[in-house]
Amino acid sequence: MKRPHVLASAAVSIDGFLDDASPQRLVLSGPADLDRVDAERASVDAILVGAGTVRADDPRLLVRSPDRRADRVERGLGPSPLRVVLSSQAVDPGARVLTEGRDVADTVVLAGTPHEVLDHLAGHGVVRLMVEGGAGVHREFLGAGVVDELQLAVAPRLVGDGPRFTGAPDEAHLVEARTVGPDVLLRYRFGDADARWLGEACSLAERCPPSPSAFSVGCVVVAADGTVLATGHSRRDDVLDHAEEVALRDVDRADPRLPGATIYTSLEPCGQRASRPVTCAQHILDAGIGRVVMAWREPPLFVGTPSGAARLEAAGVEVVECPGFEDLARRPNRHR
Ligand SMILES: NC(=O)C1=CN([C@@H]2O[C@H](COP(=O)(O)OP(=O)(O)OC[C@H]3O[C@@H](n4cnc5c(N)ncnc54)[C@H](OP(=O)(O)O)[C@@H]3O)[C@@H](O)[C@H]2O)C=CC1
Ligand SMILES: Nc1c(N[C@@H]2O[C@H](COP(=O)(O)O)[C@@H](O)[C@H]2O)[nH]c(=O)[nH]c1=O
Repeated sequence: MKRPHVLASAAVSIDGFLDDASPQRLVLSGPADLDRVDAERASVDAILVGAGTVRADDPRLLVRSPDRRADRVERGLGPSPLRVVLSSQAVDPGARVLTEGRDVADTVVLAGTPHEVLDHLAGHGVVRLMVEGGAGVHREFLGAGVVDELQLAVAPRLVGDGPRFTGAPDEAHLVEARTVGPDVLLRYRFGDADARWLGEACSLAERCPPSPSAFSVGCVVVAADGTVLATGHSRRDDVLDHAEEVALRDVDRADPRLPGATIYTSLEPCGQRASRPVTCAQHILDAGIGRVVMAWREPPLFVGTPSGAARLEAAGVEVVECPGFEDLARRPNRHR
């Protein structure tokens, strides 16, 4: 069984603190970033914090938005993800994570190394895990090399003293930087390039509006130098859209980087389709892309013998299958 995909999330001050030294809880994120974090919470199976955070902040760790809760239910999930507290001792029975929101999410208290905890959670169906901290847990999970994605919101504050955001000396690769209100969101991924971009494609698949009659797929087109040329997900602009189709709609077919580019996709590109005349395999061939990396070979659900990969290989395209990502790619499709 594959360990869960781990998304570590934290808000830090400009000087790298997670909190100040006062006993009051410090909220560093502005309202827009808190809402972004709420959307991330809604996209996972479990949210994990250490007991230090429960003692300091007394969080509820729930999805706040009623619309996001309803959307999760429509996808066949609970209204809010499982809550996980790491502790070697009993957690205060009055803590809000144990007393509030029990109608929308369960809470478990676990102890063990990060690998043991992740194995345990995988055994209970957790595919995407969000680690929200605090300082000790981030250090431990980053140190164990089990973090796939790090989302760091840098707030325009200087704090001066308090718990710091620290990790292990590993190379983080920036995948996105943007402002969110007054904060700056920095998204990093770890691992080799194929793992990073396939993880990104699987995260994009989570954005697809659910459909009982079509797959939810995400994809990223990346140039040889690591530049993202386009991204896409199923039903992005229209109910019939496939992920590769919408991504390739956004690229300039004369772009000289296309032959050296790789398209990362959570599902094998289609080789037959009923909804539109041109298949995704054909779109990839027309764009002249030389390499396809996919997470999940298409199961024979909507077409008898899926043939996209074979078609691409026959035309000389390198096709790489990364089976370690299959659970992640299947996750947005498990409502079916
Ligand atoms: N800005 C932000 O985004 C965030 C900031 N924070 C801040 O971080 C601070 C809390 O950080 P910190 O004090 O380091 O606490 P943590 O939340 O990192 O929790 C550490 C505790 O978790 C338990 N623990 C950790 N790993 C394990 C394990 N493998 N097995 C069993 N138990 C484990 C231990 O608790 P025990 O002693 O019970 O065994 C340990 O003392 C607070 O100030 C909080 O406000 C927190 C989250 C987000
Ligand atoms: N302070 C801080 C965060 N703190 C995280 O949010 C938790 C509280 O969430 P809730 O249960 O909804 O009240 C808290 O314990 C910690 O895990 N998160 C952020 O994105 N930005 C912030 O500035």
